[in-house]
Amino acid sequence: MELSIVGSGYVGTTVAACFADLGHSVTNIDIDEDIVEQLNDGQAPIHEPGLDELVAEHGGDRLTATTDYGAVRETDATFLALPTPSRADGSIDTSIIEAGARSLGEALGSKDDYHLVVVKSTVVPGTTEDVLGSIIEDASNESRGEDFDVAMNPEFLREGSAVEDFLGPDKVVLGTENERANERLSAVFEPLVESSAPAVVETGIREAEMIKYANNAFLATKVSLVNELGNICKEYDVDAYEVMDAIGLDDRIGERFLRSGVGWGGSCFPKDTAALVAAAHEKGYEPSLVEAAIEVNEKQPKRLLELLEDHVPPQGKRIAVLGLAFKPGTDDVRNSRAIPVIEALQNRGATVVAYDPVATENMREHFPDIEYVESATAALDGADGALVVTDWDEFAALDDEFESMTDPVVVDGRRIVERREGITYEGLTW
Ligand SMILES: NC(=O)c1ccc[n+]([C@@H]2O[C@H](COP(=O)([O-])OP(=O)(O)OC[C@H]3O[C@@H](n4cnc5c(N)ncnc54)[C@H](O)[C@@H]3O)[C@@H](O)[C@H]2O)c1
Ligand SMILES: O=c1ccn([C@@H]2O[C@H](COP(=O)(O)OP(=O)(O)O[C@H]3O[C@H](CO)[C@@H](O)[C@H](O)[C@H]3O)[C@@H](O)[C@H]2O)c(=O)[nH]1
Repeated sequence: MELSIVGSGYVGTTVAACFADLGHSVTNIDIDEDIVEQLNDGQAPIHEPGLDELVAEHGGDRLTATTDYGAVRETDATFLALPTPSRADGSIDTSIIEAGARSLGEALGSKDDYHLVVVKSTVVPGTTEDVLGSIIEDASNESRGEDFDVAMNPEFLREGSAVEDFLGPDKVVLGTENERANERLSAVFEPLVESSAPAVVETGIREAEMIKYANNAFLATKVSLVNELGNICKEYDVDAYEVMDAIGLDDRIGERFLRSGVGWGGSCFPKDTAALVAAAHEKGYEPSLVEAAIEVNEKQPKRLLELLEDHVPPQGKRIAVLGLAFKPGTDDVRNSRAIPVIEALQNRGATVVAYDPVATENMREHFPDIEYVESATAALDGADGALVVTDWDEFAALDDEFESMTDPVVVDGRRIVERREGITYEGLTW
């Protein structure tokens, strides 16, 4: 099929490259000319394992990019993969996706054939039909349900494993309002369903919107519960990882997302839990449990700092921060736990020396004035303490490097460094 994807960030690029790999012809539309140029040259604009290969193979061929929304007229369906960030009060800011829907509507006004518009972005129930559907109707002068349909297809990929997750999902959720939309959306997913046999959930649009928030709120709350239990474990000198490995054997709990530590970050859990809380408040409901999950998450970086302070008061000290990305495998630093950790170190008068294998440039935008080094070895050299914030595999291999620290105090927020002779080691929850 001929597909257009609006937005070429973490989701849009991955989805476009994977759909091209599954045999569709895909056009990415983005307002950023550099991104468009990179894609047409066969280069991925973001760091994601396996993505470079797919974009190199299909870029400029089955996968093309443009800044021109007019390209949607040559396609059968358009996916909107635009940001839906938080407003200052945590509620969802739909201004970017509304602008995209307006441009899309204007372009669709001069398309004769039926078109399907699929919202891929995470949006609160009602947004796809009441907000975006109405904007497209107004801008195109066409009728929803006749000339075009809207649908909602939430995305569950994780950064750091986006390609693998997209091509091998547990489930595909197709939220549609009528049979025609369902047929076209199903046709888009047919090659993926054939190749990886995921569960296919056919549901309403509002349900599809809510499934995404419920999924993320469940996982974020699961990790916060594990962090709370981990904090209690630490107080009683109990190894939280042994406890979690055991409870994970209960099928009803499951073994994944039981890693306690410095908490969840990224572009999704923080903003989506905040948006769900705000959406609940708007209807007069008090979402106590999700609010508590957020509160626990905010405490974890503070606990990391407290453990450091027990051994090294950071004032005037050189402190290494190992890991800046919000998780391994990505260069994304949005809501990374490294941000509150570095802020807290600066507030306490420490000199921060930071290292990450791929996220340094992105973190430089938040903290232009701290020292960035090219290796964990260089960060540890002469440091009075080290805080481990991201569980990059390479940190597990660190050994003699700790000997070059002035004071080898290591506070591990991710259980990636091994406890060993010669260093003062503190695990956050073990
Ligand atoms: N990042 C994830 O892991 C993930 C996973 C599932 C769902 N989501 C959801 O997907 C959506 C997109 O997230 P993302 O992380 O890919 O965003 P992103 O910020 O990485 O990318 C967005 C892209 O949209 C482009 N853009 C902005 N305004 C535009 C416009 N008017 N027209 C065309 N292009 C425009 C930007 O230049 C950018 O390249 C969000 O709703 C997010 O919640 C994200
Ligand atoms: O046991 C765990 C698992 C995760 N995390 C942290 O949780 C955050 C989120 O991790 P992960 O979920 O792997 O990455 P994301 O790319 O943010 O993916 C989440 O958010 C996406 C955007 O909505 C969804 O598509 C995914 O399904 C959902 O997992 C990271 O800071 C992790 O370090 C933990 O602390 N402990």
